[in-house]
Amino acid sequence: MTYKGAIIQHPAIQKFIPYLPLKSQMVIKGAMGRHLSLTGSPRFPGAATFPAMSALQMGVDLTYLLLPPEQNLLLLSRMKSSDLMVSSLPLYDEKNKSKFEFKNYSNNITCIVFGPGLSRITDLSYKNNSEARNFYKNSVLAQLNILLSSLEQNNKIPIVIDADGLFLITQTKEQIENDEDHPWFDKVRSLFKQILKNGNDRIILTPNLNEYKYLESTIKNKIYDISDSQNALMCLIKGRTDKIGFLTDDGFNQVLECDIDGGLKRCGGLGDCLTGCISTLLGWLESTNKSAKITKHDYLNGVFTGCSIMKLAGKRAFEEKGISCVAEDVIAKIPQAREEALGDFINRTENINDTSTDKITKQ
Ligand SMILES: NC(=O)C1=CN([C@@H]2O[C@H](COP(=O)(O)OP(=O)(O)OC[C@H]3O[C@@H](n4cnc5c(N)ncnc54)[C@H](OP(=O)(O)O)[C@@H]3O)[C@@H](O)[C@H]2O)[C@@H](O)CC1
Ligand SMILES: Nc1ncnc2c1ncn2[C@@H]1O[C@H](COP(=O)(O)OP(=O)(O)OP(=O)(O)O)[C@@H](O)[C@H]1O
Repeated sequence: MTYKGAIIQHPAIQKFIPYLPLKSQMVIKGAMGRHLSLTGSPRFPGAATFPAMSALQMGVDLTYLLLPPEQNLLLLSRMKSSDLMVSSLPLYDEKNKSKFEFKNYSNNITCIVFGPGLSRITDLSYKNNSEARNFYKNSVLAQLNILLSSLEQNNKIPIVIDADGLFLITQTKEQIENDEDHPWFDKVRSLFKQILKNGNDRIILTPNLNEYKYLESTIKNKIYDISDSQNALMCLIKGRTDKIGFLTDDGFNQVLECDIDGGLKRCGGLGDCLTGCISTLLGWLESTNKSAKITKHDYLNGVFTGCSIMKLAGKRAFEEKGISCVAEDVIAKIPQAREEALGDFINRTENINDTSTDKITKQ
């Protein structure tokens, strides 16, 4: 079935639509999603806000950003839009772990993006500036502890990990020049081992081709326990076509491929925007279907839907702006692209809960 306004048809999108919220479910504030960004660094305030700005255009109600406590970053992010609720991460303190319990920040969060704009320990700006480097390391530990705590609550909140979040997964000790940073590296690795294990049913990794090169060699070294299909990680490899599937120690097993044409301009930030589209859709999948059995294949259909929306938004922005097209032009086209992919889905009359009840009564 396609809904009024939709111009593309694909089985993955058709299967995903019944899981989307209905107009009748939009009654309370937050019902269309509460989006959390664990993003940004003083160097990349843009990437800090792209996921949330995209989520707002997708249709989420509320966007929260929990950012490293740096005044310029917090101010620039707040100035981007009054709809962004920005607060600062607490400084990480090993002795006071309760500060990093997810419930302190949750406000019924429905989805999380981790990674865009965090920067990397290898950034030249950290080379001779131990204060900035320590600040970065501290923020990463705070963020990872909050992520792990979210998984321990077993609340099925989807988490999209992108950009510098992926770098943290794939970084090697050899890349880290300063010996004094090695204990930090060990802590990050240990936290990620737990996060990827506990969250393999709700985490999506979204590498670009370059990041995938590093991810593939990391997983082939069997550093993370993803040896079989049970604990395979869900992964989207972005490129001219987007490849969506499962990652195990043996490599990538493709399930879906999104080959819709996007815009021709490869401006920076489009991957960050895509995280906002995918996290919103997966948040809706979990939060509006609490009684349904959600599988990893449902997640992959949601990722495919997000990729389609992003490609269409890129195409529409490029038609209007040509080579002057920037990430914010693409974000502005998300509502039109969502309509072209999903049509007027919110006004349909049936969702997956109705369909499954139907199946049960018919048996
Ligand atoms: N407006 C904004 O605020 C924007 C901010 N942005 C932010 O910028 C940040 C960087 O994102 P990016 O997309 O530029 O990084 P990307 O090209 O993947 O890699 C860069 C180089 O790293 C090197 N490398 C070494 N080790 C590696 C490893 N383990 N894993 C991966 N790469 C590894 C590798 O070198 P090579 O392999 O070529 O030797 C590669 O050439 C990120 O925070 C993002 O959010 C962007 O979104 C744009 C808009
Ligand atoms: N060669 C390509 N041709 C067409 N579209 C592409 C190509 N490469 C990437 N894309 C699209 O651009 C979007 C962002 O993917 P990209 O690989 O640029 O991510 P990224 O490097 O993580 O982005 P960012 O600049 O935010 O870090 C995706 O929708 C992807 O499908």
